Amino acid sequence: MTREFAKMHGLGNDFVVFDATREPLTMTPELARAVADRRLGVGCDQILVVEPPPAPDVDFGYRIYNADGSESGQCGNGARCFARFVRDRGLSDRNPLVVATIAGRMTLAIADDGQVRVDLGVPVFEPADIPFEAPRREPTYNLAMDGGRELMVHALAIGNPHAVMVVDDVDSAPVSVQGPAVERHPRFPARVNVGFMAIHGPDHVALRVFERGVGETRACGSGACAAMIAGRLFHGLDETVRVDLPGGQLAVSWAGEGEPVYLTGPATHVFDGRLPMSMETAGNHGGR
Ligand SMILES: N[C@H](CCC[C@H](N)C(=O)O)C(=O)O
Repeated sequence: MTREFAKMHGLGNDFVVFDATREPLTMTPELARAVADRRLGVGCDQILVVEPPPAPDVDFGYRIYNADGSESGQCGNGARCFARFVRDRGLSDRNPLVVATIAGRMTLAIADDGQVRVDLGVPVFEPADIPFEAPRREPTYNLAMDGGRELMVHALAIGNPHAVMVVDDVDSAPVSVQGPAVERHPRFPARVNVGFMAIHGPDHVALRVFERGVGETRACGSGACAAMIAGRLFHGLDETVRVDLPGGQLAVSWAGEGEPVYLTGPATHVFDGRLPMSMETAGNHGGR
């Protein structure tokens, strides 16, 4: 049995998108890993599944699986591609769309110029909600790392957990070393996405993100939101900020605590294809 999919990306953060609105799709960690494998499968950072609405007040369910097979409650770049996929496939002509992930609701609006504006909801900062192990909420947290080093991070969640570090220069930031070390730090019991932000001005930052369950990606929408939020709270950023990522630029707007965060950027369709759903039995013997 085969299954049709669309290959899409948001600034190079790439996705395999399945329509499960008419035919259910059981996405297992094994199948997700097989599909995401860049040698044995299609290859992607995340798999996105469009599901029927789980409640009467939403238009669709939105499921997100990382390349390592783990499920996430948020994917900002993916949400833009989700909206484009739904529109292109004629699954709905509603605009904006309201979708439900496992972590909450999001609103997706396609603008006339093709850009998509996503409401990712209200960020949370209490350690228990991130989740992060700390006795109380602090502006920054000192993470004790192997070898006795300490790293200072901001921590928050917007449907998924983020640790944000401020660096002088993203190009020289030790993403490949500190990214995995923080992603799996024991104080983040569900692991964490790790952002490295350089502040160029009150309305302009550069960012690289080592994503939970994937590694460094060319862009991370929720990571851009998390970095801007930390920057606005603790480093004087404006209400709307341009975020330069390796794959391109996103715009993030956030009015302050208790308010939703908005992400605006492109969504690109690359090609359609068909997959044998028996892939998970094909096994995933390749590395990533
Ligand atoms: N690429 C996504 C982030 C995926 C988050 C995932 N890595 C996790 O939370 O486990 C984005 O554009 O927001």
